[in-house]
Amino acid sequence: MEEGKMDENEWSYHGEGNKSLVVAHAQRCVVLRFLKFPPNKKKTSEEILQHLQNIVDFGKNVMKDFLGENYVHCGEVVQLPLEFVKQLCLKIQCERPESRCDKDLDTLSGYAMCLPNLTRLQTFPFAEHRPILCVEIKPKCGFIPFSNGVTHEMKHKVCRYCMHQHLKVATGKWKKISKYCPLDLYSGNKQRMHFALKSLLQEAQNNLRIFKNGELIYGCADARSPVADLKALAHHLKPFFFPSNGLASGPQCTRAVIRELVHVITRVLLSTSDKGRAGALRLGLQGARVCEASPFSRSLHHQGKNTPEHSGLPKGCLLYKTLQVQMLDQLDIEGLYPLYNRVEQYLEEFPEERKTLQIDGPYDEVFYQKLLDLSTEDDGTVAFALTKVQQYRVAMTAKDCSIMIALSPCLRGASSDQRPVIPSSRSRLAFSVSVLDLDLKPYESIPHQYKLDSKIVSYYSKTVHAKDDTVRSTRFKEHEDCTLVLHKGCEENKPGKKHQNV
Ligand SMILES: O=P(O)(O)O[C@@H]1[C@@H](OP(=O)(O)O)[C@H](OP(=O)(O)O)[C@H](O)[C@H](OP(=O)(O)O)[C@H]1OP(=O)(O)O
Ligand SMILES: Nc1ncnc2c1ncn2[C@@H]1O[C@H](COP(=O)(O)OP(=O)(O)OP(=O)(O)O)[C@@H](O)[C@H]1O
Repeated sequence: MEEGKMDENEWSYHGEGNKSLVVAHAQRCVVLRFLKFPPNKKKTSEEILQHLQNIVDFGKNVMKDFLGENYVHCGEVVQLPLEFVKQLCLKIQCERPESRCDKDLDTLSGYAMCLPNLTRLQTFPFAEHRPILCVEIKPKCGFIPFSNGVTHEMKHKVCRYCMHQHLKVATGKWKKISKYCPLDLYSGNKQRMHFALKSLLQEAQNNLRIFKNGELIYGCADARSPVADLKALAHHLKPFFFPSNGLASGPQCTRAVIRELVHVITRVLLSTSDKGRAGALRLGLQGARVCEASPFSRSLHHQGKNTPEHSGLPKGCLLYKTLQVQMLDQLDIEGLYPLYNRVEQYLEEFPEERKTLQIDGPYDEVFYQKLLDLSTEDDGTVAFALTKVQQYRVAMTAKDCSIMIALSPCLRGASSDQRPVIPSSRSRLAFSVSVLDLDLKPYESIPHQYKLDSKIVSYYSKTVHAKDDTVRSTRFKEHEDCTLVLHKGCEENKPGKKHQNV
């Protein structure tokens, strides 16, 4: 990137989360990712540079080993002209969703990350001219805690995502409870995975977004105005998937095209494009494999059928590797919190040790090697507590990352241009799979995690489980078959305007 010749008109707003904002280049296949902060919490340029360098190092030294070389794109830190950043910030401000404007883009340091644009196929640095479809999924935590440290029995039966849904709806973050359950997606069972993906399509929240040629066409840019018109989506999908029932329009065509998308995404998620290697971790799946709140298993249970076997994920696929990293959280926040307090106490006594303990980096080879110690025998030392705290932070990062799947039709007769290919009804599709948002969760967020966990479980236990009959009728009618129900448009998805305290 020629940083001296930066023109804000060549960049456009692409998206943002809670901590960073992304702009995409119009021609080149790159994005700039800027950090965001609350207005009263400005950081120095040095702090921002260090923060960004830590993100890159963590990707290179930890996540590439855990998730696989091909899936992780670390990017690089770039220094930009301050005038360019200022003008860019002014230019994009009107496109930012109101719900994200509680934080400001960092315009003072001039530092940002430059990454490949993952909504395009990996043809970095130049954009493709073929149509490109990209599906972004934030799958969240795919296992039920197995630790003895868990005090709430409910946590052994219902997954955090499904419990959290009720708190999110009660506080007005989302309007409707989703039928998506991460355990279905991570099951490796095609039927369960199809149900999970269809549920995401019905209620995308911040867990699903679809881009065509780099533009958002489905899902939430803003929680208050989700774009969720399946008919319009099916129209966009036709160049990629020709309905196998031969119908070119109408609700059956829409259903067929959406089904095709779900099947292709499932196949891509189960593919082992990273040379089939299992990654550095070997954690056996423990705990319940089915979440009792998942409408899929509830429906089968009601029909007197068993939940289909947990087929298991192929070891080289990204979902498997992500789940392995998530399971570095072996103790659950309840088992971890006393260990965090042990580290805290030590730091109160010896604050100068913070650096040696690598709490804020560097995230280097030494940091990585310590993560591989999976022993759970507590010898009462600070070293043991620290290892578990660092593993927990890494696990939380994997529980909040997103997977990007880019698909593009192969040209007729052309050989597959070294990329993996998946057959579809219309043509073969070249695809790439990547992970994004691999910023290590801060040490300071642990007390918040502890409080939030307790809030989620209490709310679920008090208001939902106690009134289980009401749950069934609001979340999922038992007689309802587990098939995709197309809804009218985006209106019914609009969440409440303000989050309320519960
Ligand atoms: O705690 P959760 O599960 O609600 O996850 C938060 C996410 O909410 P979600 O549940 O996906 O709607 C939340 O997503 P939104 O900002 O709500 O889109 C963030 O990703 C947050 O991470 P961070 O604090 O910005 O590093 C996430 O916080 P972490 O817990 O991962 O730190
Ligand atoms: N390399 C990339 N290529 C294309 N799009 C990207 C890339 N990185 C991020 N994005 C888009 O920008 C959005 C916000 O990025 P990201 O998830 O990193 O933000 P965040 O603030 O760190 O998230 P969170 O809310 O989870 O803390 C993503 O959801 C994705 O749509």
